Amino acid sequence: AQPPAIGATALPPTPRLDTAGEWARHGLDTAETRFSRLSAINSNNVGRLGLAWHFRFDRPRGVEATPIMVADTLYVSGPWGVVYALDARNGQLKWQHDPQVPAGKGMHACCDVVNRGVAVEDGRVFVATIDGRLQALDARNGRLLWSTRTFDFDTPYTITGAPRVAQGLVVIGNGGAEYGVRGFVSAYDAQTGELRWRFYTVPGNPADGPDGTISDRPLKDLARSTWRGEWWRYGGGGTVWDSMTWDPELDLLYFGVGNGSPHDRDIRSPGGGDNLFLSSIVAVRRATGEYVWHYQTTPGDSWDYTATQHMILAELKLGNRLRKVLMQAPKNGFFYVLDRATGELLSADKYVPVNWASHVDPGSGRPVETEGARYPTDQPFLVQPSQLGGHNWQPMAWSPDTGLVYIPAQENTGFMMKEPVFRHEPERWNTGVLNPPMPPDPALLEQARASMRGHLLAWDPVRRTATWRTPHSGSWNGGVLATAGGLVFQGVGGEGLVAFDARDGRRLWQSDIWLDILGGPISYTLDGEQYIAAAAGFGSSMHITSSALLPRTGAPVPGGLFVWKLDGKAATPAPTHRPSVTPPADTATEPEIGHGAARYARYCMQCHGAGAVAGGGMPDLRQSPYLSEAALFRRPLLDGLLAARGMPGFADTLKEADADAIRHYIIRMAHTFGRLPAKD
Ligand SMILES: O=C(O)c1cc(C(=O)O)c2c(n1)C(=O)C(=O)c1cc(C(=O)O)[nH]c1-2
Ligand SMILES: [Ca+2]
Repeated sequence: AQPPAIGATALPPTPRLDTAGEWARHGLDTAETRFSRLSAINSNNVGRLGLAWHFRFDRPRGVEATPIMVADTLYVSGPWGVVYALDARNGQLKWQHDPQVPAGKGMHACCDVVNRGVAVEDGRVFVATIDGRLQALDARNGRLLWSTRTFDFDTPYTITGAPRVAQGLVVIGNGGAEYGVRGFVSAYDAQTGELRWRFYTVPGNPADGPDGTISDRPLKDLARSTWRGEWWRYGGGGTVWDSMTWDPELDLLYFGVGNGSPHDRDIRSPGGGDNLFLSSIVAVRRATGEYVWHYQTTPGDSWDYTATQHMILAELKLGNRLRKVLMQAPKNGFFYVLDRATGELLSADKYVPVNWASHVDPGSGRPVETEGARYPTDQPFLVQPSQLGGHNWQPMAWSPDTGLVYIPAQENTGFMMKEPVFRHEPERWNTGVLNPPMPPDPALLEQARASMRGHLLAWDPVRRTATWRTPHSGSWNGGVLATAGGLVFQGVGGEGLVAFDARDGRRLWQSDIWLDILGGPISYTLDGEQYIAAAAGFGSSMHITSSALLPRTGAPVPGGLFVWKLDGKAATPAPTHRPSVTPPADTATEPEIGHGAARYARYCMQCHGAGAVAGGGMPDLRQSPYLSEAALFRRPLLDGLLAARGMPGFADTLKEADADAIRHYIIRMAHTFGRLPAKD
C-alpha cells in the first residue's frame, strides 16, 4: 500500500538564508551557489593557509559529505550516515550519532555506503541513512527526536543524498536504479516526521491503478504514454539520488531525476519512448509536491545519464532580459540553462567531449542522437561521456563576482554493449549492459588511465563557452567552493585540497593530506577567523569501479574532516600505501576466468573494485587470506562467514563452481595488476 498524499502543512518561521559567517545549508544558500562572501582568505594571502586541525571518523569507506556550520558547531556525516558534531574552532567532538545500519545493507549500494551530508534547521539535524531512514536529531546533544522509514529495508533502495529543508518540510529521495527500483521523492514534516507528499518519477504497473500519491496525475497524463512493454517489472529507475534546490520566492522545489533501470532502453521499454521523467529536472510546488514543469535532458536514456547533478539558481542577463535561471551540467555532457519559472530551455552546450548526440535542437529542446549511440549491435559502442558522466555528483559553484560556473569536469569514454542474455535478478546489478572489464594488459591499462582526464572548468553561462580549463592528473576529483576572496577550492585526486585563481585558473596553493577530497569544501568565520573545511576519505563509485586507474589509493584508512586557516600549524597525517600482493599461482583455464569475471562483475565488483583492485575503503581481495585455498574462499562467499562485517553470503544464488571461478579470476587479477606501480 502506498502512503496517501496529504495537503499543505502549516508554515513555521521563514527559512534561514546565508547568515554571515555560517554555512547553514548544503549548498550554502537556497540557490545552492556555493559562493562564500568571505574574503579574509584571498588570492594575496592564500599561500599562508595551513592545516588548523583534523578529526578522524571511526571507520573507513567513502566520504562525500558537505559539512554544515551553524553557530559554533560543524555537523558532518561519515560513511553509513554516522553524524559528528564538532567544535568549529578546534574539532573537539561534542557528540556523535550512529544510526546502526546493518552492515549487509551495503550490498545494495551501487557506489559505496556514502552520505553527502546533513541538513540543520531550528535546532534540528536531519540525516538520511543508507538503509532508508530519515532521522531528526537534537542539535545540542544528538538525541534522536524522530526516525521515519522511507522504504522497506529489504528492497534494493539506498539513500546517499543530503536531505534539504524547505520551510518546515524535509525533502529526500533515494538511489538504486542500477538494481531495479522505481524512483520517488518524499517530503516530511520537520517537526513530527510525518509524510506530507510523495512524488513517483516513473509510472508503475497501470493494472495496479493510481498510487494515491501527488504524482498520479502527471504520470497518467504525461508519462505513461512515453513507456512501452512491461517496464514496471524492472522498476523503471528514475531515482532522485542527489540534487535538489528550492526557490523560496516562486516557492518551487526542483529535483533532478536519474537514469533508467535497466540502462538499455530496449529491455526496459521495447519499441522506444521518452520514458518520462527519467533524466529530467522536475519542478513541483514545495508545499504540496504538485507538478509544475519538467525538462528532460536525455529522452529515453540508455547510458546511465542521470540529471541528478547539482543545480544552481541564478539571475543572468540574457539578451536584454534579466532571467531567473536554473543551471545544470548533468552526466550527458551538455550544460543547460533553463528558465526556472517555466522550464523553458534557454541554452544547451557541450561542456566536455560528447559523441552520443551532435547537439540539442533549440526549437524542440531535444538532443539529436548520433548513429549507433544506442549500441544496437553486438559490438561495443565507445560512448562519451562514460557512465561516470562529464560531471558526476561533485558539487559545482557559481560566482556572481566573475560570472562563471566552476565545474569538476571529466573527460572519459565508456564501453557499452548489450548483455547477450539479460536475466533480471532482483536486488542485483541489473543494467542489461556489459561494460567490458578493464583491459587486463598493463599497457592497455596505462592507455585507459591516460584517456581518463579531469579538469576544473570555468564555464561562462551567458557567452555559452569555457573561459578557462585547468587540467588535473586524474579524472575523479572533488566538489568546488568559490569565494569572494577571488579563490576557487577543489579537492584534486591524489593531491589533496588545491586553491585556484577564480579569474584564470592559476594554481595558488595546495595541501596534501594523503586522502582524496570529493565532497564540497566550505568556508566559515568564527571569532573573526575565516576557515576552509572539507571532508576527506577513500571510497565512492570511482574508487571502486576504476581504482586501478586512479593516481592514488590507500590502505583502508578512515577519512575525516580537515580544517585550514591562515598560518595554521597542525601536522598533516602520514601517507598510506597501496598494499603489496603475493597471490597463489595462476592455474585456471580461460573459460574458468571468463565465468569468474562475469560472476565477479555481478556480485563482487560493487564493493571490492573492478579488476579486483580495491579503492581504499574495502579489503583488497588480491591479498585476502581466504584466497589461499578454494575451500577457505567459499566460507565467506557462500556460507556467510563474515556476514556480521557486511560481507553477505550468496549461497542462495552462487554454486561452488561459481565461487571457485571467482577465486581464479581474482588470482588472475592479482597477477595482472599486483605489480602495477603505485604513483605514491
Ligand atoms: O541510479 C542510481 O540510483 C544511482 C545512485 C547513486 C548513489 O546513490 O550514490 C549513484 C548513481 N546512480 C550513479 O549513476 C553514479 O554515477 C554515482 C556515483 C556515485 C558516488 O557516490 O560516487 N553515486 C552514484
Ligand atoms: Ca545510476
